[in-house]
Amino acid sequence: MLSVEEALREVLALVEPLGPETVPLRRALGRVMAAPASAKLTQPPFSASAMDGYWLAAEDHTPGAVLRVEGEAAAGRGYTGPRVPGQAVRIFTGAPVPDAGGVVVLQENVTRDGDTITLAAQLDSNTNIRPEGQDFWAEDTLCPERPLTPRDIGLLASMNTAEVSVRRRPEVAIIATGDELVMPGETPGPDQIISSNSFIIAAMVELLGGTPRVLPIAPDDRDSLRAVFEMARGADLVVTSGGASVGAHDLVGEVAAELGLERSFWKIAMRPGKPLMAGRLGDGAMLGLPGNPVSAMVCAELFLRPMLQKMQGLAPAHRTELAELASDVPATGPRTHYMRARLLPGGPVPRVEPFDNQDSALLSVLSSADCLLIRPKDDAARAAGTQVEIIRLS
Ligand SMILES: Nc1nc2c(c(=O)[nH]1)N[C@H]1C(S)=C(S)[C@@H](COP(=O)(O)OP(=O)(O)OC[C@H]3O[C@@H](n4cnc5c(N)ncnc54)[C@H](O)[C@@H]3O)O[C@H]1N2
Ligand code: MOO
Repeated sequence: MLSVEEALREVLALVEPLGPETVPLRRALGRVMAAPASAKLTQPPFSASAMDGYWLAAEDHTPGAVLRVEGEAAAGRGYTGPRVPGQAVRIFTGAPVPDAGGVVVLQENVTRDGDTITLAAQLDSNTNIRPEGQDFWAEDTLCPERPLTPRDIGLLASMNTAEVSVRRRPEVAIIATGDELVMPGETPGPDQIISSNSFIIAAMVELLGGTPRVLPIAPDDRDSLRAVFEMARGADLVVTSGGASVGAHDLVGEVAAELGLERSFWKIAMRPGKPLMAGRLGDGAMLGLPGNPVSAMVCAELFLRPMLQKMQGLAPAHRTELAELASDVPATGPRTHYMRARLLPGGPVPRVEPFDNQDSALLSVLSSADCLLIRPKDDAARAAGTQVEIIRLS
């Protein structure tokens, strides 16, 4: 069986960064830029006052100086009159200064009497002027290699960028399979349960910048499966769940093969997640997740997430962190075990405690978990205090 690392290499080889599209700035949050944006202007475009007060020439900036106030500069409306020695200009925050070589004295540091001001006996050396281009210059570029944050959006706006070139969102068709499944809100028959996998996967796709397309549940027969696979046409990635194992009703691999799946692998040395399969299907990729909800989610965390990142032009992030076992753990078997666990406040590294019940059907445990504790395959029992690796869950 393939190791998790080998399987990750295989799934990443199935996808490429998607092409660019142009979106209005208001739609760019969370998107990944496909080409740099170039500032259309310099910011600030002029040297501006950082305070409310009085602008004066540098040579007049002496304690106790008495100056005549001639005119006013406000934000959006600068002073255009002459600049003569011994003269001050009333100025407000954000206004262009009459001359960048001068000084703005805070209004708290002058005494005003009619049209004259007297500077305080003690003056600081701060000019209170924001120089032109202090933030950025025209033609400076921005292209962060991560999803755009609200802070990036602010910077792009200030660069006078109305539209942004971003990677297309990966379109992900999601197919849950199984005769036992009905949708939330429906009334299950006596042998049926509610489908949760499509909802976990769709939510993860959305959080990771993709567009989920949740298709109808496919019952366990070849014709129905084929029909639902047909509906997935055009998607960048088809994600199935269930029907991946060895049972008589596990038909996903067979039907996908009939439809042209070029399989990269089936079954990996991972717990949960053993029956994972992946390959190329038509113009896109396919990831066949196991049916157990925890298995589906853990496989999505380890494989779907980096695939979506690569499709958006991102380098898959290194996600493991060190932690210290808070309780003893038993030896592992021939598969790397991703145990559902919770983090406890610790010293220099967090402490991690696995849940007692690691059954891969337990959504309540999965929901309570805030990390996966990674146990290497064929590892000995480990005592509390041992250093281990974890992956935080979002
Ligand atoms: N003889 C063997 N049996 C099984 C093996 C094996 O190696 N030999 N592997 C086990 C492992 S490990 C897993 S994981 C499961 C995965 O099997 P499938 O991918 O074929 O999944 P199903 O049989 O369709 O379903 C398993 C389980 O999950 C429930 N399920 C399925 N879809 C959903 C959904 N959308 N929402 C909620 N729950 C879902 C389903 O009802 C089953 O209970 O196989 C083991 N068997
Ligand atoms: O691999 Mo299965 O996913 O152990 O439950």
